[in-house]
Amino acid sequence: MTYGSREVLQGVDLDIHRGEIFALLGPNGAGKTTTVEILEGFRRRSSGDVRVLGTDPVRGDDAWRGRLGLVLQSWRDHGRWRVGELVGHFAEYYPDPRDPKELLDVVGLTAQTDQLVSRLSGGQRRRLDVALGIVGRPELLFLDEPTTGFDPEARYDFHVLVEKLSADEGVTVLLTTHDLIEAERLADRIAVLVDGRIRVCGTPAELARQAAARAEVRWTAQDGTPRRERTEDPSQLVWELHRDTGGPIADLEVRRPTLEDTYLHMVNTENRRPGDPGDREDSAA
Ligand SMILES: Nc1ncnc2c1ncn2[C@@H]1O[C@H](COP(=O)(O)OP(=O)(O)OP(=O)(O)O)[C@@H](O)[C@H]1O
Repeated sequence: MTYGSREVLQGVDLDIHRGEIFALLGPNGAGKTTTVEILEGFRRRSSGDVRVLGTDPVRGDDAWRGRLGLVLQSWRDHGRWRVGELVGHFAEYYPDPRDPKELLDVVGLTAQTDQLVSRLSGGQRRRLDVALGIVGRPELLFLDEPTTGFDPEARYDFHVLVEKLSADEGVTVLLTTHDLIEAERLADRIAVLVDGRIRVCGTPAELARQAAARAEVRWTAQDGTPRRERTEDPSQLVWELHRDTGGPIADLEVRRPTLEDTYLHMVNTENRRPGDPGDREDSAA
């Protein structure tokens, strides 16, 4: 994809399997929204091949569009509608919609059914976006930063809902998010896009292995000093500590690399230029 002479996507190559929850991560400006908009048929790619549910999005007709669900980042302006009316109205566009009343219950907006959309809180609007995205029973659901503005309980409810859509209805989900805990919790596979290129793609565990992020072992030494060490083989270190102390290791904690560690490692490696802080450690190694 090029904007003018600027290439913002450079050979993005991925397959997303049916029924899979797939997360696309990457820093601001990496090209996530551009990628998703090409897949949704909102943006015409400069070159390359794309198939979404077997169809080139550029040629997608209404029937194809009806099989997609979109929960977009920017919220549409329907402020003068009442919540229940709006969901009922959207339901009419689809051949086999969900029951609007049940749907409002699922997203936790039953109490707001008769409220004007303009009076909803930010998190409630986002819930409404989600309801509008799934009212048509989509086969493929695009979630663009879906939980921005959700309180922890709403976020938890939303995760349960997405897992249920995937497990019970076989819905394929493409999620873009900056929330790494969300990605780790929901995604079967994750791709990290940096500067328009897929830097890595795999299960969260595969990503951790590829990034060679190391586990951190913490303990309190026999003289009472808190200690921490990063290692690729924590069991070996723990074994040695146990052998050396001849008994239990005080305050032992082994912290596996999280997706956040992995992600930051990838993004920083990709973005680092000669002379940046942090380079010294690498070149000395
Ligand atoms: N219509 C446009 N015209 C020119 N450049 C654009 C246009 N839309 C996006 N870009 C540029 O393309 C690059 C990718 O943008 P994109 O919105 O896809 O990133 P993103 O990964 O979704 O970012 P964010 O996490 O901030 O939402 C950015 O450098 C952006 O400035």
